[in-house]
Amino acid sequence: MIDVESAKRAAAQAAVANHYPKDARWVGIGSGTTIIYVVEAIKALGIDTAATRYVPTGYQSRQLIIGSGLTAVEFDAIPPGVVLDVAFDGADEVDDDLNCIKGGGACLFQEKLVAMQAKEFICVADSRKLQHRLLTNWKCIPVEVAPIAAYRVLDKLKELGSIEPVIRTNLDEKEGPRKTDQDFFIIDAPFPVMLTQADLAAGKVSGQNGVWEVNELSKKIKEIAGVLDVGIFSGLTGPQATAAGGIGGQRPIAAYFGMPDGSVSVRMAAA
Ligand SMILES: O=C[C@H](O)[C@H](O)[C@H](O)COP(=O)(O)O
Repeated sequence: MIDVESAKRAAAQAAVANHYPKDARWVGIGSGTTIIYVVEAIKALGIDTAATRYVPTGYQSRQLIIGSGLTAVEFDAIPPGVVLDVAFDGADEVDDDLNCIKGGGACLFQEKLVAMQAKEFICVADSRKLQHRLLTNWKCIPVEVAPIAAYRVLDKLKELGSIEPVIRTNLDEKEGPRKTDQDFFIIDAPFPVMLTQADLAAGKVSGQNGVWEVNELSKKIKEIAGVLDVGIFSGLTGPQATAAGGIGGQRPIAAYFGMPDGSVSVRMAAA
């Protein structure tokens, strides 16, 4: 048995070994505790990164890049037409279809921008995040909202079937709502366990009794005025988006999970 941090490190090493192009020029670096091991693994490759630009997904991510001696370039400084070679990020939960929940650390909007600007989005996590359906172990969907609209969004989420959504507060509640990198609030919206494509194929219907299929619920939440973005990463993968004439997708092409026995479990998206 290995501890969770060692499991994250093993997953990060495998993900970087399999997906980091040695000649990468633009690389997305996500947020959280697992991404630290991804940057560590990139450094351990020992390759020349002088010409490589690393695009952060927020303050913590930027500090991680800079602190590792790599060059950070903010998302809005990416020259027009540039597509990231690859983007790595953590996740709070990943389902059988490689849909993810993200935002447990209050980052999701910039993470989605970066993932969707990349040819390939790779997820790195530990075994707790590996589930058949979203909201199995991780109970809430994080939603980033404009502060002025927060109470209205709470009501609308309840109408969709969320059970007691709450505005996330700082650890010391006296400090009030947790602010994102955009100075927005995060609402944590609990929903019942979500449906997969296999569930739909088996005849289950999205939306009944507040039980939703991932893409459908993501769309419904995004439609609420005041929502900047939702912590469901679903839909197309990068290659699928490129084939459709776009740039990148929200859904990873692969997710790596460090397991308690020291092995790494890999889930790959269907082509
Ligand atoms: O808001 C945070 C991000 O979405 C993280 O990538 C996610 O919460 C996973 O973080 P960790 O690697 O710390 O589990």
